[in-house]
Amino acid sequence: MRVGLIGAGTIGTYLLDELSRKKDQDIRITSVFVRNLEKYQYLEERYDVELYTSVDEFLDSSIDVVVEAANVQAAKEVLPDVVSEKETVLISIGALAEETFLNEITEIIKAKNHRIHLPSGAIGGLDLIENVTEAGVIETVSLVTRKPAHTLLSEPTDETKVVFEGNAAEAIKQFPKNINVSIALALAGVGLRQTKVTLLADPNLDKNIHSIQVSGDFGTASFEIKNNPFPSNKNTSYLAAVSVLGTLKKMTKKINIG
Ligand SMILES: NC(=O)C1=CN([C@@H]2O[C@H](COP(=O)(O)OP(=O)(O)OC[C@H]3O[C@@H](n4cnc5c(N)ncnc54)[C@H](OP(=O)(O)O)[C@@H]3O)[C@@H](O)[C@H]2O)C=CC1
Ligand SMILES: O=C([O-])CC(=O)C(=O)O
Repeated sequence: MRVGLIGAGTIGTYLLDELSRKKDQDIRITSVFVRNLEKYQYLEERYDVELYTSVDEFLDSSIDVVVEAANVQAAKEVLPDVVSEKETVLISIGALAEETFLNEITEIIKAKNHRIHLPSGAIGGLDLIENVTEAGVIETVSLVTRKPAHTLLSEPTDETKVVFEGNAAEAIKQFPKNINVSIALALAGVGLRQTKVTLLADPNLDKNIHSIQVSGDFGTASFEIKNNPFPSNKNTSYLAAVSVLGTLKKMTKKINIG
């Protein structure tokens, strides 16, 4: 499977490293879309990839799947073109947080018979949430995310601060780099307005902790994921990058779990 990558930052570099390690892998990144050719020129030699600054040329290159690993705004801009041409893996899931845009994208992929794959990112348990939603036996989903204070606040603090309390739709508007997980939860479960989100800035924390509570006629479920952040980008948990790789691997498998 030939992959085109959008964004060669923390997650993108992880994928380039992992997928170039074994030359016989059946998944290879061959094209990378960047906005600054000079900055990323070194990727061509290091990973044997071709760089593109035109979305059309990138999509015309010989790729089967596009992996988006840029940011919510960039994802929104390119998504209509990308999904109309290719199967897509989207990690800036916040790009799908507006209903009109989500409907537009859904119409395109239906018409083209394409799919969008949303990795579980920095959390887990989405399989359970999706199942109980489909069965109509879910009532509430809430997320409490704790992150190191300096990743959320511009000023230092001595105590834990609540920086956001509300629903997923509002959370991603205010924190597009920090709470994509809430949109994955919302899309799997009770929706953007019903998914409750609390975001805490904790000065004594060195992990990104996501605590999820689900309830309904099926019973209750609780998940807590204590993520190690990437040393190079404390906003992003290592697990988020691992989940994109996992999604790509699942796309090549004949037995699907979950
Ligand atoms: N769903 C989830 O659970 C999670 C989602 N995420 C999301 O994943 C995405 C990637 O995260 P991460 O790798 O840490 O981000 P980084 O900031 O480390 O990297 C982003 C990359 O995207 C590139 N980029 C930005 N804008 C554009 C554009 N318009 N066109 C092309 N490339 C662009 C940047 O290039 P440049 O050098 O030019 O700026 C950079 O290479 C983010 O949206 C993040 O919020 C992260 C963690 C968890
Ligand atoms: O990486 C994380 O822990 C979560 C994150 O940034 C996001 O959901 O946007």
